[in-house]
Amino acid sequence: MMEHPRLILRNFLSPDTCKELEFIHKSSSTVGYRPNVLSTTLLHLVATNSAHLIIPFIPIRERLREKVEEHFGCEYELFVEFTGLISWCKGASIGWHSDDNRDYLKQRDFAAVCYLNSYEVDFSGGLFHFQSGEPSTIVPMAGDVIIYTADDRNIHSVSEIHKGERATLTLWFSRDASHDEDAKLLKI
Ligand SMILES: O=C(O)CCC(=O)C(=O)O
Ligand SMILES: [Fe+2]
Repeated sequence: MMEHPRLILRNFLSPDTCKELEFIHKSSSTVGYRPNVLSTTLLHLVATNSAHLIIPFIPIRERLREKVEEHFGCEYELFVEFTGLISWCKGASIGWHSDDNRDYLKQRDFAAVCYLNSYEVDFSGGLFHFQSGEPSTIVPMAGDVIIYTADDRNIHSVSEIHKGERATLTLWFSRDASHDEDAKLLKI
């Protein structure tokens, strides 16, 4: 556990919540940061006059923050750095990486990836793998969440999507108050 600090929570989101978030994504997504990837960020929703659509995210962000702080023993220390719905279409994949592997991502301390739909039901391919430690493979299932440190103790990859669209709610948390997403949302 200390070597590869991570936490898997089953059924963290209800089926209705997953559907609601997928619906928001379908209505508001924009071309994402990688080929075959679409995203809907909270910043984008607020900046495009859809601020009412951020309401369902608020309690989920707080529940996740509490889980991360409790599990990793950093109560009241974390800020949400990024919140977004992300979907991957046929052809998308990502090789081995840690989530803080760029200079502009160094503030990221923890990642939480909530699966909104399910492997072999809504898409094929798209398995999540940790390079070392257990569990080594995560089969995405709607409602489940994986939480892990953003550093090189949790190098991971996602195999190519072959069919359908794979949807997640992805958050990163930071100890650095200057990267607080809430402050950015209030400035728009
Ligand atoms: O969607 C996933 O399962 C993980 C995606 C990922 O590794 C990332 O966005 O950095
Ligand atoms: Fe990642």
